[in-house]
Amino acid sequence: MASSFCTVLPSHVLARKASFPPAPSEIFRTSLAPERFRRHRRRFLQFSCPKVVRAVSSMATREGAATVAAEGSKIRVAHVLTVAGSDSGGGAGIQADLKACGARGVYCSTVITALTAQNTAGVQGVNMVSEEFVAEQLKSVLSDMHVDVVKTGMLPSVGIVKVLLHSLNEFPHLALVVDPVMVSTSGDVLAGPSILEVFREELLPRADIVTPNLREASTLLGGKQIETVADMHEAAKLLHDMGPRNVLVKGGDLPGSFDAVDVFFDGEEFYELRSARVRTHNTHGTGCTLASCIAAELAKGSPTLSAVKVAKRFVETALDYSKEIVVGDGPQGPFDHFLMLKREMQGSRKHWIFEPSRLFLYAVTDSVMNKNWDRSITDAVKAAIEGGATIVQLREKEAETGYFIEAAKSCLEVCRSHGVSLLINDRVDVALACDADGVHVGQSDMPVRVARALLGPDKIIGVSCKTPEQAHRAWTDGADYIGCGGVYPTNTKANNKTIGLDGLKAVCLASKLPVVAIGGIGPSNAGAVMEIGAPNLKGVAVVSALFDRECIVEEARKLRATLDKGKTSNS
Ligand SMILES: Nc1ncnc2c1ncn2[C@@H]1O[C@H](COP(=O)(O)OP(=O)(O)O)[C@@H](O)[C@H]1O
Ligand SMILES: Cc1ncc(COP(=O)(O)O)c(N)n1
Ligand SMILES: [Mg+2]
Repeated sequence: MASSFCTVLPSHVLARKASFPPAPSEIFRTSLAPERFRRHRRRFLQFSCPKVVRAVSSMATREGAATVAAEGSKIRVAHVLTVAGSDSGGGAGIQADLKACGARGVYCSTVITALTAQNTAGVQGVNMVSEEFVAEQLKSVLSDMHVDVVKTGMLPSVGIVKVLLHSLNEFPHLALVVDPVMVSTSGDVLAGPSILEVFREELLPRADIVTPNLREASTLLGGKQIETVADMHEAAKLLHDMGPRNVLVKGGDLPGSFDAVDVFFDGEEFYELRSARVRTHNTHGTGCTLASCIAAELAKGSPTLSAVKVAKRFVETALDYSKEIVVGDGPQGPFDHFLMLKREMQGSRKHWIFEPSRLFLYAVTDSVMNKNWDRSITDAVKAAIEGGATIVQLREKEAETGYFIEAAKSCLEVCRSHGVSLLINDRVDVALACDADGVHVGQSDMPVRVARALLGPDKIIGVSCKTPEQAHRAWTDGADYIGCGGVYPTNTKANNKTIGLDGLKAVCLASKLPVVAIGGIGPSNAGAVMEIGAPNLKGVAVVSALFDRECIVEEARKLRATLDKGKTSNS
């Protein structure tokens, strides 16, 4: 059966591919712009299991993974092939490339050109792989797998470069990122001067981008001095004259520079890409990682300058997260490509699967009430939890953003220490900024689908619904629970239609999601609400009955007692 894969590729790759039309049964590559492609991907994915759709589409949107199959449930991922040396210390070379591609959501295959015995002190030994075996690895990968971009690192001999060039000639559609690795940060030689000629004459002209550091740029240019940003511009121009489509001269080692500045030249314009210089010794492998990230972004379909910008930001962030880690005793340590992801997971692991029983006593704060009673948000939240609240939502309609983020962070500390989830009303940006457990959105706020794409699969998303139709939509859009009301009249929401217990029951019956009732609920009527007899009604949400009272702890305890009583009499 013919498979019709769909891949977004950079236009220059498409141009090459055009001269080699694929057989009908082969991969079909499309030049859809990423935005349009995303829409198509959604349509493909609609036919699969909703949970998979949710995980894949939100991961893809976050990481920009831009490949998907049109047929059945097959998904083809963006793919980088790295042709580089192994670093036994795991900081640079093949190991860095695998981690960088993994962190950017892209598949990575490997052709190993040399084994190095290496650690944080330097390179103790190099064992070159034979040309024949490099050729065999290239053949295995390229004859079978759908590679989008080739990225090169350590190419230790002229023979190995020639073998690679031969393969690239056979697959002219492949994009090529050349990191001209010659000397390690520790000062050890990884490829001698003999390779310079074939680099200049044959490899660089074939490259879509070449990414030398200062020393490598200088060596390629016959020993040109590069000591200032102006020198970097000049070097980028001279290297571009050798034939690559784009040049990035990296300034990680620029003397006396406060910023980490790289110079990008596309043959027409120069761009100075600056980031803060992270104060750390853990910079081993930055060059390999940068080039692999560029390759990964190109494989997803990014234009080259965007790919470089994303890659640089990735390196800067990874360095920042890893600045304190200690892996070895030598002067130059590696960094951790996944630390930022691990931290994210740590924050949300508690809620990996949303537990509906958390909706039992749901406290929703109100900025006006807190002001009237002269309380801070944090104090109000502390009191609600002390009284028995099982989940908290910050509904701060008037708060200024900076203040709101700080307040949310402080509430989050309180909530985490008590194992209580904290959601933010409406403000997905604030939820992201403080790493809250999720958001609650209204029908006219950010759509659940968009919020899910931004927040990822692990965060909790609740949505207010008044009707069975809205409840159904909440389920298909990927929400975790429904807030249903107003059940009784309330002053907290102007012009809010009251749906009564019947309306609540109708929504509960239609909903595949757990429901929390809201609107005018307090100790006097919470029992009646929970008695409507809907198994997916998991609790009540309260605003005034807690926060517009003198003693929040006492009111929360009363409510909790009513709810607990109802629970025991029902069980
Ligand atoms: N201390 C640092 N803080 C932030 N970025 C850095 C730091 N050191 C290097 N970089 C960045 O890492 C990337 C790799 O640069 P560089 O270290 O010069 O390459 P190489 O590892 O090939 O020597 C560049 O984008 C550079 O700006
Ligand atoms: C196998 C291998 N490839 C590349 C590098 C360069 O990395 P760095 O410049 O960060 O030392 C390295 N040290 N080892
Ligand atoms: Mg370096």
